[in-house]
Amino acid sequence: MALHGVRVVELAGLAPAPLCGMILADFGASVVRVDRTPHSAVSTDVQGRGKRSLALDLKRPLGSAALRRLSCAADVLIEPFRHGVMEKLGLGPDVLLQENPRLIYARLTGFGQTGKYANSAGHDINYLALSGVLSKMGRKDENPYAPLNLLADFAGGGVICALGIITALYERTKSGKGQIIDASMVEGVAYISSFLWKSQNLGLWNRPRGENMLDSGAPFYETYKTSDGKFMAVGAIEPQFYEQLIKGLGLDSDKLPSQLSFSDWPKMKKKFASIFAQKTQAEWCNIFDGTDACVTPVLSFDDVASHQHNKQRRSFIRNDQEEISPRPAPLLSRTPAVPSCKRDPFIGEHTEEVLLEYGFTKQEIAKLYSDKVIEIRKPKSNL
Ligand SMILES: C[C@H](CCC[C@@H](C)[C@H]1CC[C@H]2[C@@H]3[C@H](O)C[C@@H]4C[C@H](O)CC[C@]4(C)[C@H]3C[C@H](O)[C@]12C)C(=O)SCCNC(=O)CCNC(=O)[C@H](O)C(C)(C)COP(=O)(O)OP(=O)(O)OC[C@H]1O[C@@H](n2cnc3c(N)ncnc32)[C@H](O)[C@@H]1OP(=O)(O)O
Repeated sequence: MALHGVRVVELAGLAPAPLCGMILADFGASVVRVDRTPHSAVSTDVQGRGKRSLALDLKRPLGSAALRRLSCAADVLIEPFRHGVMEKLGLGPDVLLQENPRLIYARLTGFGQTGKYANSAGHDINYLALSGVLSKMGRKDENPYAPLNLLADFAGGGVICALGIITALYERTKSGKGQIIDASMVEGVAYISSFLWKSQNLGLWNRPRGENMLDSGAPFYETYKTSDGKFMAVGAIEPQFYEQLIKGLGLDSDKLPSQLSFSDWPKMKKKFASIFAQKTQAEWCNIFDGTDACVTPVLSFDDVASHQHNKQRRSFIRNDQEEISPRPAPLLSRTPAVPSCKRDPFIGEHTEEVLLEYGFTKQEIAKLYSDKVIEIRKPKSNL
């Protein structure tokens, strides 16, 4: 796999950093998640695929010293705390990079390492709000609406941080040097919204929220309910595709207003909605599948893996516990990701194994254990 041989130490966090670590693990990196001790019964990391867990108390001097040793032998450290936490633990980048100048020290936060909000708590919705992107989302005459916690936490956070890490790893092959990555989710989500900024002069966003082409204003970029309570998604933007939509709906474009007549959009939406409500989702799929009308079913999590297209591409995978999840993307032709089929690690399951691998002696491990700096948890105790 592409990242085989890359050693990552990920300090356990809530949602974005775990995705970043999972991406690296899926593509072959050896990822050790450092969990807190004393731990809660269940990890809050639901994206632990392919990782190993080491339970270590960083607030104890021996614990932070152990992390320093791990960092010395690691390529990447991912830390998910607000600014200042690592410095308080004596584990700031100045310390760790001095000990290991090749280390890539990735700091994944909401607000970044500097600025007025650097020390403040926050979550996806706050970062999305501060990036400006949230102001663009939502239906007409309604409050801004955050699309789950996908944009800041994951797209602008976990994925952008992974991009930073891969870029820094590549650069290190030339310079031999590590560096610090200041991955702010506010900036990450702003960056991925560059299209919104760069397309402003096209007139795409001139109208109030919820009345533009791509923000639920247009009848041809919308979801519609079907007679069986499911939904179809319509994205027929280009005129030639719009024409196929109109045909599939059984309408005659000569008798309709032009596609871009904004004032007619509310009326056209109602018309489309009443037509979509007359057939089931499967019936609409029969009509639109194989056309260029840009009409697809809105699949539920229950249906998605068994949809013919997704099955053909094996887009979803099943682990040893029969849990279904998305296959890592993108597909690399020679060195694709090979996600682990095993269950996620229990907290402290690999403490001993990891410490041995990173050069700790059995005696040192025994001392850390008796001093309650580490926890060792055998899988059978969790079954
Ligand atoms: C919208 C999302 C959030 C979704 C989260 C949900 C997925 C989860 C939220 C609640 C979870 C459930 C809940 O926990 C109950 C169950 C528990 C069970 O175990 C599992 C099932 C649960 C149902 C569980 C299920 C799910 O996990 C939940 C539903 C987001 O937006 S996430 C993005 C958040 N933002 C960031 O990540 C940006 C950077 N980070 C921060 O700004 C802060 O970390 C944050 C998030 C504001 C939290 O602040 P906090 O004060 O708590 O932490 P920090 O200031 O960062 O300091 C960390 C302290 O911890 C110490 N520490 C860390 N590691 C260790 C260690 N190994 N040993 C010892 N100590 C450690 C560290 O020193 C800091 O200590 P101090 O405070 O003293 O400095």
